[in-house]
Amino acid sequence: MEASISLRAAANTPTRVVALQSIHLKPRLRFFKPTPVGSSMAHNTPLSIQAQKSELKEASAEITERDALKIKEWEVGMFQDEVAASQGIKIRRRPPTGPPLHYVGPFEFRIQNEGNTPRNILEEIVWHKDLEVSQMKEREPLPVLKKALENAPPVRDFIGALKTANLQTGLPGLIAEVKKASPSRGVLREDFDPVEIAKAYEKGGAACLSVLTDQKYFQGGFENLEKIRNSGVKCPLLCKEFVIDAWQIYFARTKGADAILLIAAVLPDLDIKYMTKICKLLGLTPLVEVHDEREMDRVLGIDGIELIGINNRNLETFKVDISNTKNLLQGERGRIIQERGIIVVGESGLFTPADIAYVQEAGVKAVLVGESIVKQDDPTKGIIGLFGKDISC
Ligand SMILES: O=C(O)c1ccccc1NCC(=O)[C@H](O)[C@H](O)COP(=O)(O)O
Repeated sequence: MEASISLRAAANTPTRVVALQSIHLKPRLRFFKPTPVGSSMAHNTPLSIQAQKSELKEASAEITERDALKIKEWEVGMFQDEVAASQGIKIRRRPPTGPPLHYVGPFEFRIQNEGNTPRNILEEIVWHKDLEVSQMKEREPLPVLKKALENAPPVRDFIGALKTANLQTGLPGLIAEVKKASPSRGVLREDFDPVEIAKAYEKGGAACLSVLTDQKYFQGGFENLEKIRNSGVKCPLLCKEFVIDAWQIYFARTKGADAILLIAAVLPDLDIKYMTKICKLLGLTPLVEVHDEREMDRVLGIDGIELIGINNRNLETFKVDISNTKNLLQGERGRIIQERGIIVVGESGLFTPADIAYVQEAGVKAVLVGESIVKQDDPTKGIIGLFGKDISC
């Protein structure tokens, strides 16, 4: 039995508690064993009272210990968020168990507030990913993955493929995205055969492919990555994931990825540094994605970054604006990028030859394109339409 009530909080609501709160009440009955009719309890004998007392004591010890753990986890989650917030990261990590439960009489309740409710789609994806990854890790712990790496297919040179395409065509190297659906656009292609699409992209001159592996929000999957890798397609593969745990990098490599996405809006600097090292250890290329000046400056502050993606889609609001690529490559940032030989990828919202020319003019050597080509009946022709010419050599 679960009851739900709403109440209006005091005007000076503390942080993490919103004005309108929803409180879930659950009777705490599971701590009490039902007393059989006609048992000693029914007669209230001293023995039964004693037994009942000790049962209560046990139950309250259990509550205290369990609550202490939850409060601790909650605090650790808040601490992580504070570190992230100090770097301008607005996406918070999922509180491990949500806020602690409160007990009132025989009820327990959890206050639903902005602390335990995702604020936008990216945060929702990341919170869901947290649960998903912890379940996947239980099924395949890191030592098992490390063993599986021995049978992983060899890594291909992701950046090399982009540079070669750029030199051969004089146009940005294409990372063509194998994507069935997205939160902003819904289903993009009903008849979705990942291998068929990958082959059509390769035929059309794509240098690399990006494969969505998230199931819940993009209807993708690691099986798509694996199938494409085993199909004979030679383009290096980017695992398009929401990485929050280094375990996912190992997992992606076992499924045949050559590169993996790291999103600066989600990962604090230390995580990016650490994950970049893991990628290099495994031979994978990290594509570090930024959305704004602050994220770009953070990433440029990290040694050894070779591939940066500028996403023109704000992942919190879905707004797409390709001038974002130009803005982030202007002035000192553009100069540093050129000096270090960093390859920049223009991502999202590219539909026409004019869009490609615009981001190329801004300084990108590669583009990541999904919607405009995946929606075409023939994705090979979609690539010709996107570039205004045949880019297959
Ligand atoms: O596309 C979304 O709705 C989305 C929502 C939340 C996080 C990420 C999202 N998209 C990932 C991408 O950025 C694109 O798949 C990729 O850049 C290609 O974009 P497009 O060419 O516009 O399909």
